[in-house]
Amino acid sequence: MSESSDQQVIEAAPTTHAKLVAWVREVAELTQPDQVYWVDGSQEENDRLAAELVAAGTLKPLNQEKFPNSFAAFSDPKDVARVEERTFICSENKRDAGFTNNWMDPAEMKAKLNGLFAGTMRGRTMYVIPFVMGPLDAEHPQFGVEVTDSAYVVTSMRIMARIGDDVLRKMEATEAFFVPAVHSVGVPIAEGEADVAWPCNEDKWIVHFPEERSIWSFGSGYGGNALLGKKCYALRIASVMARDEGWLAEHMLILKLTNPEGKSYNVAAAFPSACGKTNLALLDPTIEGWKAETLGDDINWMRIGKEGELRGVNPEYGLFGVAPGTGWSTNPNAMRAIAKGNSIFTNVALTDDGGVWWEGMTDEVPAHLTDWLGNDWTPESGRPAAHPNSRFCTPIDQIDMLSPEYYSPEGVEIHAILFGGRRKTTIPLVTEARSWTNGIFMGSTLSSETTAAAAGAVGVVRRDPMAMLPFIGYDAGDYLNHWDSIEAKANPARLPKIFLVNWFRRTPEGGFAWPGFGDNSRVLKWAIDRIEGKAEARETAIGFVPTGDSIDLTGLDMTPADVEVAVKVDAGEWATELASIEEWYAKFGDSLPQSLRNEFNGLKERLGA
Ligand SMILES: Nc1nc2c(ncn2[C@@H]2O[C@H](COP(=O)(O)OP(=O)(O)OP(=O)(O)O)[C@@H](O)[C@H]2O)c(=O)[nH]1
Ligand SMILES: O=C([O-])CC(=O)C(=O)O
Ligand SMILES: [Mn+2]
Repeated sequence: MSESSDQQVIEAAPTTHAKLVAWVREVAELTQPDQVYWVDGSQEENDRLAAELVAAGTLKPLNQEKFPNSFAAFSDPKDVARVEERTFICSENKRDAGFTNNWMDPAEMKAKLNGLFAGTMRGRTMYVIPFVMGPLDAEHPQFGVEVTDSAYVVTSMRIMARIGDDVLRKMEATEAFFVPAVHSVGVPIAEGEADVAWPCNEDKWIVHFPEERSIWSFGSGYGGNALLGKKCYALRIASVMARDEGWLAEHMLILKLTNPEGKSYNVAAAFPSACGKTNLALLDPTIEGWKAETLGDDINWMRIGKEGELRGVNPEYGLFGVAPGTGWSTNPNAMRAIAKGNSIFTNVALTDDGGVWWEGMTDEVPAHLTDWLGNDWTPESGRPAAHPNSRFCTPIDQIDMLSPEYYSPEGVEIHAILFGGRRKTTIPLVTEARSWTNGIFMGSTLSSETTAAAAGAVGVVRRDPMAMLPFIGYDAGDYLNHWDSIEAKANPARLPKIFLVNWFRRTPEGGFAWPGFGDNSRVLKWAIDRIEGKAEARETAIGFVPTGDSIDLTGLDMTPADVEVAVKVDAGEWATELASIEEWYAKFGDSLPQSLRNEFNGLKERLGA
């Protein structure tokens, strides 16, 4: 950027926040955009950016009657998911990144990034997005500023986080700390050259400096790689803040349930990506008299409240949900939210009348579609019409069942924590932990078959502690120790009960052992009844599982014997599981908390292994 346009940056900066202005200038000097634009977050601005994106071919307007103010985007086929192999935690000491993260020396990485980002925004606009994760009226609002050369990122960030002028005003009032987050698609445009609809670079770098609390993202325009308030800030960086300050930043939904007696319970649940968080967060209970309300579908920041209770806040403002499998029969609440419009769909298929479609959206499959790659598609095509990780991005306040407490800066008390994964075998439908530390053991050994939410092979069993494997911003053993230490900081009478769940177990015949979706309310009912001391359970080596008749099956074509199949603790399967857990724990080396090693030994003993 020339000196005169450098001057422009300062003059155009609509804020007195000196550190922010200085940082924006520094990034502009490095990345050399044609212009710097400060995002105000208004509807008018959003409409203008959307029109520009339509003209550029990045967004396709949808049928306005069916999907008002909504658009479809199609990414480069090589830019469809988070890239975990290209994600780095650059702590000062390698040890502090732990074995679950890629690490590079911070100085070396900065040199690398300086090379990558030099001139990377040439020919583009650099957008400055002030944002806050969580309510702006929180006691300590958690600010961030993302600079990006992607207008698609701006329009998506506007749905996913609270952004714009109000945030900037509050931030500058106290010269507040903010997490600086730099994003570039990594494709400068030379003079006279045309842009492509979805610019991205084959070389991708998603980098975090935990001590500095800063984020640099290069080469991708997709979801968790580019919307830096989400996984990069609210999980990786926030988990480090949480460790230092005594709270928890977790990959969890939050759901409020009210029983027929009018008593409410808030349930937080950690499932790996594409394993059912958004679906459970929008649960439609199939049991009489129970009411469900949504608080969050992906991220939960939990602090210890004044009475020693755990309180959860959803720091996000929208849903970035997996489209395939979200349908009128499985998740009508999501479908109703989407139908209100104001959404961006990425990598879904298009219907001939300008609507969207994906596998599982409707029972009837359309006779003709344009698939996510732009090709003609018919049911005979023999390939999915929508990408398996295609997403809908929708404002959270369009959810009819959103709890008013979503807006509360103090959050809600969490009464139960679920850890869950996608396992065909071994893991029962639901198991209640014997104690807090036993629950941490369950979380620490959580496992799931991999999905399309991350690049790489699908269907491979991997351990995913607390569903945070790709998101823990520090040493994984320290992270488990931090979880374990919460017990001593909290009021023991108010600690949530912990449960391990698995909606994905198969019967010996190969079908799902449990119907899932709305019927998961029956499992939650059992869990809440356990908290109230009302439900029966059988003690097993791994914890307490429901007796066949303790799950409410009213109106369901299932018998207590079927429940027994779903909750079976099979000695042979557990022998294999123990060996696999032992292998997993060995990776932690010295940083595995002794309390968890004791839990493992106890389990081994109870299993008679
Ligand atoms: N069989 C079965 N499938 C489910 C259930 N809940 C969700 N799914 C499927 O799991 C997939 C992912 O569900 P989501 O709720 O979007 O997953 P998520 O955890 O929010 O995913 P991320 O947004 O990637 O973090 C979809 O294809 C769902 O149809 C269930 O109870 N049973
Ligand atoms: O981060 C993303 O791209 C989408 C998401 O919610 C996840 O993968 O958990
Ligand atoms: Mn999700």
